[in-house]
Amino acid sequence: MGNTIDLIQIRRDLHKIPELGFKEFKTQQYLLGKIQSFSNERVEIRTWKTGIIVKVHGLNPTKTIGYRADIDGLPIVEETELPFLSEHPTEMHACGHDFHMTIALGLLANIMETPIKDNVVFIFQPAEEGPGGAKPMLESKELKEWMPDIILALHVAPEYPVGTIAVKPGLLFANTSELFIDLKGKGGHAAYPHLTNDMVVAACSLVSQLQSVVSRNIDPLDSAVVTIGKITGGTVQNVIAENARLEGTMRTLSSEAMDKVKKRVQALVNGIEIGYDCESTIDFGSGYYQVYNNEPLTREFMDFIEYETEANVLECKEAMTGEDFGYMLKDIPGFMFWLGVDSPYGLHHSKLNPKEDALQVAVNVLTAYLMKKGN
Ligand SMILES: CC(=O)N[C@@H](CCC[C@H](N)C(=O)O)C(=O)O
Repeated sequence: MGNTIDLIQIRRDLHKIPELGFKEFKTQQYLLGKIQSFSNERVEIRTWKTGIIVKVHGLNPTKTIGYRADIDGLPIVEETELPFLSEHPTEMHACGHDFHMTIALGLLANIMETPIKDNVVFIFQPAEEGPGGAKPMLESKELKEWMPDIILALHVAPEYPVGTIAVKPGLLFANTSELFIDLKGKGGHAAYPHLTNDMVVAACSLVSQLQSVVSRNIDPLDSAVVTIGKITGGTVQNVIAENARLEGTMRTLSSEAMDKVKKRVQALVNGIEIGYDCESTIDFGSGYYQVYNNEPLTREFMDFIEYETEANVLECKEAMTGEDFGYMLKDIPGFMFWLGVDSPYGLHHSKLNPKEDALQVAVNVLTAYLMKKGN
């Protein structure tokens, strides 16, 4: 399949300009520039907030196939030594969304070059890492008018070699909920702890207590994760902290387990209020619906990869990652799969360095799949 675009150059350009959710202004301009440069009369382009929706009209359509790529970066300081390092000192494409966008552009270029029978709608979606762009985008007039009949997406997987696609029918990714806890006590001089309520001590105790939720409250045969990824508190070394804040995420494989986790977290925070004579607030932030792959479509895709492409397919286990693509799969039959990119550093790591050979593998596989499914 002859691509009309330079995938590696595009990936490197995008890698340099990571932006956080709903702030993907440069990214949107870059993507629009590329899409317009190879656009033709069969193509309609719309923007929605910092996202883009592109409809490629088919030759004789009986359905619309959707392809979604997320476009935001993470608040991580990049520590690779790549010559195309992030130009934004506190943001990085550490979840592979630079790959996701590049692959979508490559696929779009091929579908424009070689028309297929069905319509294809490309969704460049903002804010996957938070607060979530998929749900509001699905509810938008811009996407509702072009709603796909089936939809697919991929996510890079550092743990698999290039050329491997991993997927499973049914549940692939967890239900998620963010977690933000603020504690307010009484600050004061470091030498007079008896006159204060120290929120650093309260926060440390709460982090330890939260570890019991998964180990003591969730059925060992079910799965859950409670991670506190950030703690802030206090102002200086010799002042007892009046405030502390914990930021984290909760993951479960069932919605019942998520209800239980939230109840137990709330109970432990209530206990901290009593035990440390402080005030607290909990904010569960944004939550993502599980990624549940349509079983017949996923099986058909797995057979396609195995028998009709040079890529390898393997059936993986579900993961505790979250993805707001789950909302799209709740409304539209389809699937998400992992694309092997072979990096010693994992997702959300400051040294993540996916192998660029995987770009062409993905574009080839997806183009061939759309040629088959959409003709
Ligand atoms: C694929 C991936 O890594 N997705 C993110 C989604 C995060 C959702 C939300 N901000 C949360 O932390 O709950 C993930 O961390 O799994």
